[in-house]
Parts: sequence; C-alpha cells; structure tokens
Amino acid sequence: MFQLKWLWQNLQGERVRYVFALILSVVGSSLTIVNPYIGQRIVDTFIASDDAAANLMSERGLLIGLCLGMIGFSLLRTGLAYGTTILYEVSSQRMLYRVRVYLYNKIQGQDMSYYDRNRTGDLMTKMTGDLDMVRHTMAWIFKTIIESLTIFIAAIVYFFYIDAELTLWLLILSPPIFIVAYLFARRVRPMYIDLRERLSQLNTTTQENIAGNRVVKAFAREEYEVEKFTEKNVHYAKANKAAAMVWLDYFPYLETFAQGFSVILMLVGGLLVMDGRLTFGEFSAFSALIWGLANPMRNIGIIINDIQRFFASLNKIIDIYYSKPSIANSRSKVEKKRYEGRIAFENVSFKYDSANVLEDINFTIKPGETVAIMGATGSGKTSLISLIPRFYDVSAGRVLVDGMDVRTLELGELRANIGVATQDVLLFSDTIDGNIAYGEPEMPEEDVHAFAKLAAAHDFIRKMPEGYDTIVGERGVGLSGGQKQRIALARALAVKPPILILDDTTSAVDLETEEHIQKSLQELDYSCTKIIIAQRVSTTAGADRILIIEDGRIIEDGTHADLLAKRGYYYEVFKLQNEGLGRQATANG
Ligand SMILES: Nc1ncnc2c1ncn2[C@@H]1O[C@H](COP(=O)(O)OP(=O)(O)OP(=O)(O)O)[C@@H](O)[C@H]1O
Repeated sequence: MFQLKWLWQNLQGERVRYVFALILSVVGSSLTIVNPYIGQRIVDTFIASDDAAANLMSERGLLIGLCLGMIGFSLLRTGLAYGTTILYEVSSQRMLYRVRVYLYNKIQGQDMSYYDRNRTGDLMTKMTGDLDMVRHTMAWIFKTIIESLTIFIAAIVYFFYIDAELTLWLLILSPPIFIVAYLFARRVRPMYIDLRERLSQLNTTTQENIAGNRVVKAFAREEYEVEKFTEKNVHYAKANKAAAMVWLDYFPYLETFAQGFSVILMLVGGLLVMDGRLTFGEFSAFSALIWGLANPMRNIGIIINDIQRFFASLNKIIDIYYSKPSIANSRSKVEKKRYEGRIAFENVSFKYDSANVLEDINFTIKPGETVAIMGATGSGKTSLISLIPRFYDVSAGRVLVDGMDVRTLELGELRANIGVATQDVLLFSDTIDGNIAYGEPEMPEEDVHAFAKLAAAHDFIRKMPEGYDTIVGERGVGLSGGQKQRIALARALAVKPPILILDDTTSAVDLETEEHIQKSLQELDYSCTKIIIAQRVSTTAGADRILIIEDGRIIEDGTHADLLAKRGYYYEVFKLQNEGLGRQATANG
C-alpha cells in the first residue's frame, strides 16, 4: 500500500530501531503463553493431580522453580515492554521531527498561488495534529496491532497444541467478528475523513479570528464571531459524536462475541474435562489465555477508529509532501551575483484563474531609473510587480531582468536582488532591529540605524522605551500603520537591492515624512532601480517615468510633465489632489 511505503521511506535512519521494536513486541507478546503454561504444570502436578500431596513433598524444588519462573517471565515481559516502548517512541519522534522539517521546507518553497489556495488553519492542522496522529499510530497503534495479533496467534497455536477440537470450537467466533469489524471500518472511514475536514475548518476559523481580532473589535462583531466559531465547534463535535456513536452500533456484537469465547470454553471445555480428555491444568491454561482471543476483539473498534484517523491525516501530509510549486528553480544554486537592475516587460499577460488581470504589458526600465505606477484600485498594479520576483509567473509574454527571462534565473538569486515592501505590511514578533535586519541578520547596529534614518523611522524608534530592542507584537502590533510602513521600508532598503519595489509603502505617512523618504530614495549610496506604486502625485512627481494602469493595461507612460500635458487619467488625479490641497495645478507639479 502506498501510504505504508511512504512511512517506510520516511523511517530512513530509524528503520533498524523500529524493526527491532516490532521484533521485541512479537517476542514479548509471545511470552504471554509461558505463564499459563507454567500455571498448567502447577495445577496438573501440584493441585489437581491424584498425587498432588506426594508431588508437593517430592518435587518441591520443581514447584519453587516454576513459581520463580512465573515471576521471572513476568519481570522479563515488563522489561521488554519498557524497552520496546522507548524504541517506538524514539524512532517515531525522530521520524516526526524529520518529516516536520521537510514539510516546513516544502511549505516555505511553495509559490503564492499555493497560499492563495490553502487556508492557514488547514496548513497548521497538517503541521501539528495530522503529524502527531501519524506519530501516535507509529508508536502506539501499530504496536497494539502487532501485539494483539501475536498474542492471538500464540494463544491459538498453544490451544491447538493442547486440544485442537476445543480450539476449533473457539475459532467459530472469528469469522463473524471479522465481518462485523469490516462493516464497521467501511462505515466509519468517510466519517473520519469528514471529521478531519471539520477540524481544519474549526482551526481556520480560530486562526482567522485571532489574526483579525482588531477588525472584529472595531466592528463589534464578537458575538457574530463567537456564533461562527460555535457553529464550527458544534459541527466538529457532532461529527466526532457521530463517529463515536457508530462504534456503539457494532460494539454490542463484538462484546457479545468476545464474551462468547468464555461461554464456549466453559461449555465445551467443561465437557472435555468431564470426559477426561482435558486436564484441569490444560483447562486453566485455556482460561488464563482466553483474554488473548477476546481482548483483540474488544480493541478492534479503537484500532479501526485510530487507523481511519491515521489514513485521513496521512493523506493530508502526503499532499504537502509531494506538492510541487509551479514556480520552480530552473537552475541550481550558483554564486549569487548582483544585477544591474534592468527590467523589461514584453507582451506580458497574466491571469490568476480565468480572466486576464494584465494584458499586453510592454515597458522597459533602465538601471537606476525610478518608475512610478499609478492606477485605480484593482487595476493590476500589485499583480504587475509580483511578476518581477516571480511570486507568480506570466501567462503569456516575458519578464526580463538584466535581459534574462526571470524564469531562467536562479530563484534565490533573483529574489535576493529585489527588495520588496509589500502593501500588506507584516512584521515578525521580534525586536525592531531584528525586523529591519531580517534580510541580513549579521548587519551591524549602526547600519540598521542608517537604514532606519533613510526610511524616516529612526526618530520614532529612538523614542520608544527600548529603542531598537523594542519587541513588536505579532504582525507589528503596537505600531501605527505609518510606523510599520517605515520599518518595512527600512527592511527592504537594508538588503541594498539593485531593484527596489515599493507597493503603496508611504500611503500611511504624512506628507512631510514622505518628502524625507523621497529624498532618501533619491540619494541612496548604491545603484538601485525603483518601482514605486503610489496613489499620491507628490510621490510620483519625482519619478523618471510614470505608468498608468487601467483594467490591466498601460494607458499612459511618460514623465510627470508628459502626462500632465496629455490631460488624461494622471492629469485628472493631479487636479483632484491639488484642488484638495487648495493648490494650483502646474505643469511642473
Ligand atoms: N491572489 C489572487 N487571486 C485571484 N485574483 C486576484 C488575486 N489577487 C488579486 N486578484 C485580482 O486581480 C485584480 C488586480 O488586483 P491587484 O491587487 O493587482 O490590483 P491593484 O491595482 O494592486 O489594486 P490596489 O490598488 O487595490 O492594491 C483584481 O481584480 C483582484 O481581484
């Protein structure tokens, strides 16, 4: 079976330990028949025999030996169980650790469209609950199956050795038990797949709610969110209950069959003892071992439930394990080189799913040039710049960096050459210093300060209680929108990229601060091509060129003066913004 092959493959490095654990399980479980055998000898020789009293006198040494043997084997079994559990735990924990690292790397390597498709809560469930279910199965369920099966087989073999007829009578119960177990497994399987889905929905709702707690509070939607959560919680609880209740439909049959073993033993075994075909000792051995047949039948429900959960979880993990990003490296890692920063779009079209978001985009940017992009919301600006670092790939045409199609460049090298400050600012739960130096962790403190100064962030950071060592909360909680933007800008500048992409990065800062940032950007001490998405004319006016995007097409392309003279979209925006400020529109801005 493919899933088992996958497990075996991923047990690499731990296979010997795991197989050894399985062997010890088999050995330890087989030893269960030893004590009933010793018991049988004691009963037949020292209790039920006609010569019991004489034997007690003459063979006292044997009796003591048998009793010590019983204690010794019990201790041996306990020791084996202890060692076996450690082996299972160590091998499964190590496997879990390695698979988790592998999956984490896989997720890291996915392209943007993967994150568009997969919910965070679902990915979190895979990385935690699902992986742990697999480990639990390796360490506990497989162990239980192997041990139950070994005891079952050992008991049957021993029973055959004592009396084949009584054993066959007992085995009459096996076929109906397996049929009931099969029917149960078939019915419960889809329920666990559904249950796994509901758990993922519950986690997604929880994650979204916690991440979006500010919005929830701002709109006073706590009650609605609690209702939404309760609904998912009820769904999950119901699905859990339904799966558990199914077991109750089958449990009475299995329990009756399990009890049936004792009844058959009493009836048939009793008759055989009366007939003298079975000794009391042999009967007691049957009695002592009958649980070896009955218990696996009782456990079968728990095992089937866990196995179904295991497969539902494992399939989710395998999904990630074999997922391949559509944006992949076409080249192996080479010495990373610094690009000049020449960018060209040639007949580029792009779509996320069906409809084109960008159509026939053509432009070139020379190294060191500053190009501003403006356009209505949803016109395709972010999509356009996302094609340069290959967050997405074009649907048609080519994006060239330094004359090379980005799809032929080494991905790590390409992205290391591009500094991006995204529209949706995300800061990590770390110090401000750590956030700014994210791309260059070894950066000296004075450099961090210098980049913060360029981004007009130094002054407000210095005033914070712990300055650069202030820990910002998750997603930058504790900072204003404009402050977050400035730290994100400092982070992008800090990698000294030959290509800098700023997506509405100064939208939340005041005009004076923005002016300071503009000046800094013009005076960078490294060569840098800048692409700046902006809505304010004050930001775009200083650019070498401005591109206006409308419905995924470039409708205007030129300098500030060119576009004002054109009296099109840009001119209208310019007029509107200047009227708002009470200024006169001039061709010079
Ligand atoms: N991940 C995505 N999956 C599917 N469609 C998307 C995705 N991101 C954006 N779109 C769609 O693509 C179009 C362009 O979006 P884009 O974000 O590029 O616009 P924008 O000009 O940057 O807008 P804004 O100024 O509001 O940031 C929109 O219609 C949007 O709905």
